[in-house]
Amino acid sequence: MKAIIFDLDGTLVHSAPDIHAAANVMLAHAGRDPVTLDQVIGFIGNGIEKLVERCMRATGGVPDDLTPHYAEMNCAYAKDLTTLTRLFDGVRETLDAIDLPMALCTNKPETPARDLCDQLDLTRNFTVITGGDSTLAKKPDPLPLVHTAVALGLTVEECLYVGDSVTDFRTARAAEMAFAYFTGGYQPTPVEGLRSEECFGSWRGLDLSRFHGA
Ligand SMILES: O=C(O)COP(=O)(O)O
Ligand SMILES: [Mg+2]
Repeated sequence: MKAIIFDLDGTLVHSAPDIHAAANVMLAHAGRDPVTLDQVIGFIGNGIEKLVERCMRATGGVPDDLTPHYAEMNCAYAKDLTTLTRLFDGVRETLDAIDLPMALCTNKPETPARDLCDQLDLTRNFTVITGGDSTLAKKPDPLPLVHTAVALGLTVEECLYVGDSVTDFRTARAAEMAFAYFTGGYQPTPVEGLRSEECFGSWRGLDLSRFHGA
């Protein structure tokens, strides 16, 4: 293994409370009722546009033009990226102990992903940051993950992907990259096809090298 690539939301950071707050600002502007934190947790993982669409569907229906609601969401979220967002327990120590190049591959747009990393002192850990709008496709398309490996100067076989969702699992499989699955993230339903040796439930004292070739 020559590098480790991480998902962001639900994997390294518990970011749902700030996403929830921004979603409810967006919904209030649209004259909709608020959604709960648990609902929002179920809406995260396929990019901000999907999250806005899912919020609308849950509160009365999806309007024909979602563009103003995307803008409202992006604007509200940009103001409070890390007010309530925290690293999961043990993430800081685990990242700081890794002596390999590391990268991010998230479906969050690149600008808020970079700003969040700056604010939580994560940027220094990553050589490459790939967001949901950095390439022509989002996860579960393998393109952003393959792009991240190439940007590191590596092949997919040389990297491990660490994520928390069925989307991340499908992305890793489609890219033919080794995968480690954090069970403490935002995936609400079991992931079919995942092997038990690919799973971990805590970041404390974690040795990620055991997942490459697991
Ligand atoms: O859906 C998003 O915006 C981001 O989710 P991810 O960091 O888990 O890819
Ligand atoms: Mg995630």
